[in-house]
Amino acid sequence: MKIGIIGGGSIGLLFAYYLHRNHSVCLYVRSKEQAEQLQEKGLFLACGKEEKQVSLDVKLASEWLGEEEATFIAVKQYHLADLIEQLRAFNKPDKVLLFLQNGMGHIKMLRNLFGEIYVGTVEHGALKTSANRVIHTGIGLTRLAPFRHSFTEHQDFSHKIHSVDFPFLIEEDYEKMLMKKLVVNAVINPLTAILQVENGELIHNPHFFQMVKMMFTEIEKSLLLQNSEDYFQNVIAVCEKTAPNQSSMLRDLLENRPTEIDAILGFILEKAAEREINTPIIESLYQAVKGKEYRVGE
Ligand SMILES: NC(=O)C1=CN([C@@H]2O[C@H](COP(=O)(O)OP(=O)(O)OC[C@H]3O[C@@H](n4cnc5c(N)ncnc54)[C@H](OP(=O)(O)O)[C@@H]3O)[C@@H](O)[C@H]2O)C=CC1
Ligand SMILES: CC(C)(CO)C(=O)C(=O)O
Repeated sequence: MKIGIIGGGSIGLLFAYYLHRNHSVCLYVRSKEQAEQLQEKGLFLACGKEEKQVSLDVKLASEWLGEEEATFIAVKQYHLADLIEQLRAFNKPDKVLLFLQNGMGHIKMLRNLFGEIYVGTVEHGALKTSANRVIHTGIGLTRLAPFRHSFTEHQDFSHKIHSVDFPFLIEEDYEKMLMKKLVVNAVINPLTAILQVENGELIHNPHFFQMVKMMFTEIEKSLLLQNSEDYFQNVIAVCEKTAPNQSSMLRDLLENRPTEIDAILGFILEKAAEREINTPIIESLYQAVKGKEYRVGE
């Protein structure tokens, strides 16, 4: 199958490495320097003690014409606004676009696109260490759900790209799937970013755990969560499973990059405002993260 991947960051490089083994992959990156590095030296992926290298097709993102059967969009949520017109101009009704962003802020942008659209949640951990090197820091799976399509045909599509060591799972209800990940990211990411702690400390330190509970209570009300105990237990399970990890938001702030706070807490604050729900804790954490970003931008 011909697959395009837009974005040569941690997730784009990870997907390019694994999908390249069974498919014809073209990776579309933003900078000429990164394209040259990948073309000349190949892509390196480290997983455990092993490092492997592959050669693959690399082009500039400005050259993407929507020719592949499926294209993964592996940029951050705040990069999408710049890409969406290009996607709209070249995407064709019979081609698939798959969006892998955290949060739910991007959903409204997808309504203006043509073609078959999927959204996904990535449960792998990946860390780009240079233009052509990525570490697979946590082995997981990718969930995909149709945003606009019929379910039976999706089953076929996910089977085409699924492999045992890089699995894909199809979900029926994209809102439910994204909501589950959103709640995890909404609790863990801002708290770890502001407290500057690893994920596990949120549940092992009783004072931070109190903050987790207070934060969750406001999120639960804002999103009108059904079976909220399941969502809460899932947050705890992710803290346990990723205990030694720094969240992506903490890493973004430490590395002076913008965060995905608008896609995560910004989205929840919008819902809370629509429903006239008071959310002082979410609002404070949102402003605290924005304040840190502001200092970074100075
Ligand atoms: N990393 C992880 O472990 C996980 C990430 N995710 C989610 O996946 C998404 C991607 O994250 P991640 O890969 O870590 O982010 P990165 O910041 O590592 O990568 C984003 C990449 O997008 C590129 N980019 C931005 N705009 C464009 C454009 N117009 N055309 C082409 N490329 C562009 C950037 O290019 P440049 O380098 O030139 O700036 C950068 O390489 C996020 O929403 C994140 O939350 C979800 C789960 C785990
Ligand atoms: C699951 C979690 C919280 C793992 O760190 C994550 O997705 C992130 O950091 O963005």
